[in-house]
Amino acid sequence: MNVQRIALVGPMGVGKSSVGRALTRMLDCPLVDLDKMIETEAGMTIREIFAREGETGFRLRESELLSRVTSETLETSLVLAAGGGIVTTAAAREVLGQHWTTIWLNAEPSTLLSHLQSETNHRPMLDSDSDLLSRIVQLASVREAWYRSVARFTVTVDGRDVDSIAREICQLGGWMTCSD
Ligand SMILES: Nc1ncnc2c1ncn2[C@@H]1O[C@H](COP(=O)(O)OP(=O)(O)O)[C@@H](O)[C@H]1O
Ligand SMILES: O=C(O)C1=C[C@@H](OP(=O)(O)O)[C@@H](O)[C@H](O)C1
Ligand SMILES: [Mg+2]
Repeated sequence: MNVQRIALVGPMGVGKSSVGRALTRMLDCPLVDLDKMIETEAGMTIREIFAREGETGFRLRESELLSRVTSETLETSLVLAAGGGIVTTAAAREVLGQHWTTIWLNAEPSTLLSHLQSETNHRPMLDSDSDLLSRIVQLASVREAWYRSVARFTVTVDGRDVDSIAREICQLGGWMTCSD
C-alpha cells in the first residue's frame, strides 16, 4: 500500500482545518487537527495555554506533538491540519519537510480577513493593538518564507469553496483514496 501523508500549512483562517476535513472525506483516511489534539491533551483551550504558558509554552507543545504524531504514524496514511504558526519552530519545519507531503494553502490578506472577522476569539495570536488586516499582513511577512521552505505544493484558495480546494489537492498528488 502506498502511504500518503498530507500536511496542510498556511496562515490562520486560510482553511487548513476545513480543507483537512473535506480531504479526509474524499480520501477516506484519518485527520489529525493538531490544535484540537493539543487542547485535548492539555485539557485547556489554546487561549488558556497562551494565558498560562505564553506563546513559548504553546510552541513547545505544538512541535513536540508534531514530532510524536509523525514518529508514531510513519507507516499510516494521514491528513494533518497544522496551526498557522507551526513553521515558526525550526524542529517543526524539519519534520514537515522530511516526513510529510506538505501543502501551503495561501490567500490574499482580504480573503483571510473575511474568513477571520468573526473568528478571532479563540486565536490569541490575533490579539493586537493594530487592526486585524494589519496583523494578518504582519504575520504573513514574517512567515511566508517558512511556508515556502517546507511546502512541496502551493494552493491558492481565494474565491474558492472548500471542496474545490480539496479536489485540487487530491489531483496534485494523483490521490483518489489514501491507498492510491
Ligand atoms: N474556502 C473557504 N471559503 C469560505 N470560508 C472558508 C473557506 N475556508 C475556510 N473558511 C471559513 O474560515 C474560517 C476559518 O477556517 P479554518 O478551517 O478554521 O482555517 P484554519 O484552520 O486555516 O485557521 C471558518 O469559519 C471556515 O468556515
Ligand atoms: O498562527 C498561529 O500562530 C496560530 C494559529 C492557530 O491555528 P489556525 O491556523 O488553525 O487558526 C493556533 O495554532 C494558534 O491560535 C496559533
Ligand atoms: Mg485550524
